[in-house]
Amino acid sequence: MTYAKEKEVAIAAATAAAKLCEQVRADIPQAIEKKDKSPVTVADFGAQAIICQALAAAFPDDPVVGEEDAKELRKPEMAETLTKVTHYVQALSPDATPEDVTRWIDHGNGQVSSRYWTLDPIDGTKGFLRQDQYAVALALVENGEVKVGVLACPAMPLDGGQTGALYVAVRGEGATMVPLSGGEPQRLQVVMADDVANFRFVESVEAAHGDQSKQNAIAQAVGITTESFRVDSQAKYGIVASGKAALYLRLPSPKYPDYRENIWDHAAGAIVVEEAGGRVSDMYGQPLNFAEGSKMMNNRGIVVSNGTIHDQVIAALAEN
Ligand SMILES: Nc1ncnc2c1ncn2[C@@H]1O[C@H](COP(=O)(O)O)[C@@H](O)[C@H]1OP(=O)(O)O
Ligand SMILES: [Mg+2]
Repeated sequence: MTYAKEKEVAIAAATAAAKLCEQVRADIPQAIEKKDKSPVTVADFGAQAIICQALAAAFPDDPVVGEEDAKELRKPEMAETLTKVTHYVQALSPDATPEDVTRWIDHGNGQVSSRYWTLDPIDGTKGFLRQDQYAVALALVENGEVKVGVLACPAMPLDGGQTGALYVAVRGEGATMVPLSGGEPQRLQVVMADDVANFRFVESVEAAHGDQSKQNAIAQAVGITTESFRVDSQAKYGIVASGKAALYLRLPSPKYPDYRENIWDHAAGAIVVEEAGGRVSDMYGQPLNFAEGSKMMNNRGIVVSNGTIHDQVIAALAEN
């Protein structure tokens, strides 16, 4: 299985969604508060609509497990927001109606099964609103294993001065980065153990999404003495896959000890790092479980590394 069509459709859909997000961002979006108090914008809805439309057309039998749903958007008081979402979707799909948009968004409310897609239309909405890093993250999972992952990071600075990266991985075929503006795919390779200058670590900007003091202690314990890069979203996986950091730590926040990670926050990033030669596990060294449901109930914390230091990190975590 080469997943050629899956890869092509995922790249096109994520690229289109990233374009929509950048358009919304240029217009300075307002945050809308979700029931769980986390922010969402018209771009989150628009990107999920565009991607689900493409997936439904190409793979009508595949469920999509996405972050957003259209329940709130269908309420009469949200009519203005739905009009705005439709306006941005129409820039890419001119015949789209508000009914199409809500139907496409809800196509993303599928269930985990033996083959499914998982989508975070905007991972790092807080970064998106801050004009900082964010990612459009899409992955195909079969029998619990991520097979294809596409991560669009429109704000990622590239060597040479351009901005915007598309990270792509297919299981067994390696990972590449293509500038979002187009160009030749470049093969990704995690940092080598002797590349001291790039032996840094990345963590969330949002202190509440992790345990920054423990993350720093563990990084130091494995010999990373420089301060962390703080970056929003799965862009952190792209940075590790590109060899610009050796470690991404996401340890449970003491404030939210019962938090469980969502599959769409890790599936695309994880395959990109693994196919670039790195390793991904939870804080106990267990593989991430993409087979049970949208929340990874049996995993705690996330450790992403270049591979060479992975066992050392897990050992340091067991001791601390
Ligand atoms: N307590 C928490 N611990 C870890 N991740 C969290 C927590 N609360 C929210 N998140 C998730 O962190 C992600 C952003 O990650 P980052 O900090 O790396 O940019 C969001 O998808 C968000 O999920 P949600 O969108 O469901 O609130
Ligand atoms: Mg997210």
